Amino acid sequence: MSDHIFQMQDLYFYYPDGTPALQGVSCNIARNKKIALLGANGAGKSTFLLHLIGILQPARGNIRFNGLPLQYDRDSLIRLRSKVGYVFQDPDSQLFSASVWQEVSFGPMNLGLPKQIVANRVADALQATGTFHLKDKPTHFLSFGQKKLISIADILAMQPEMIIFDEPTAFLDPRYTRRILDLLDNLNQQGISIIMATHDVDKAYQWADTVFVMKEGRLVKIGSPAEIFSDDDLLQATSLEKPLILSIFRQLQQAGYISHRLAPPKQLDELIALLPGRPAAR
Ligand SMILES: Nc1ncnc2c1ncn2[C@@H]1O[C@H](COP(=O)(O)OP(=O)(O)OP(=O)(O)O)[C@@H](O)[C@H]1O
Repeated sequence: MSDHIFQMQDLYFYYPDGTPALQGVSCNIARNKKIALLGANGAGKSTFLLHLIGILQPARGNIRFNGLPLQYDRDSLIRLRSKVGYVFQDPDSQLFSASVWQEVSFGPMNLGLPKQIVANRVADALQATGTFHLKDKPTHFLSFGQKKLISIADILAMQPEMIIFDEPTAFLDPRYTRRILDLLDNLNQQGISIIMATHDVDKAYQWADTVFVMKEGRLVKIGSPAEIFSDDDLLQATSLEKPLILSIFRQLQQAGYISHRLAPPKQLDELIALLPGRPAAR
């Protein structure tokens, strides 16, 4: 099997009104990564992600999934979408069945799996998302956060290799945000590759192991969070803020409270642990 789940070469895409939304995007997506896709509004993030599940087809360039060129006939797309799930920003655009159990059963049932296997998959997906107790609820009675979890359970029941998230924590309170990010970590530890489009640089810095940055339809840089967020020229050119922890860390370094030799922390408690009782030598 290819080391890369996706390989993309020189993708161009134009919307029907002529908007050039992808302009020569090339990249590989390695297996089992946690990727944050950043970029200002209109940079092309959703357009890029929709190419991964074949909802959009490039005008030029090619996409390989597990080493093979993407095919756009119905059967190939069904196979692709059973392996690559897409969690939309608004769960209401994804959930349509009457009850939670029916909703999560829909995908595996459509794969033609035996009833008992479907039931096992649904139960596992609901357990994994901590939503088993909601199984008999009508989906329209759920809260936004619960709907989000069910839309992830929907995808998990398909046993995907990769999950794509468009702004997974948008409109969630801090408790649900933590819950979703912990869930994404768990899924990644089980071998599922994850890519999320986000505007939240703090979450991207803390959560991702790889960051993709887009600007005006181009993928302008791929790197570790430390590489991306220490590139001030890139941040300015792409209208991205520096993560708060990193800004405070740099200011404390400049003020002489933290040695310039120390690596930047990811979390607040790591930052606090770096602080000496008195200013460190510069
Ligand atoms: N259906 C469409 N028809 C015409 N132009 C579109 C359409 N959808 C998106 N675009 C344009 O394509 C470009 C890329 O849009 P896209 O939604 O991919 O950006 P994005 O980075 O996901 O933005 P956001 O962060 O605001 O969601 C933008 O200029 C946008 O106006």
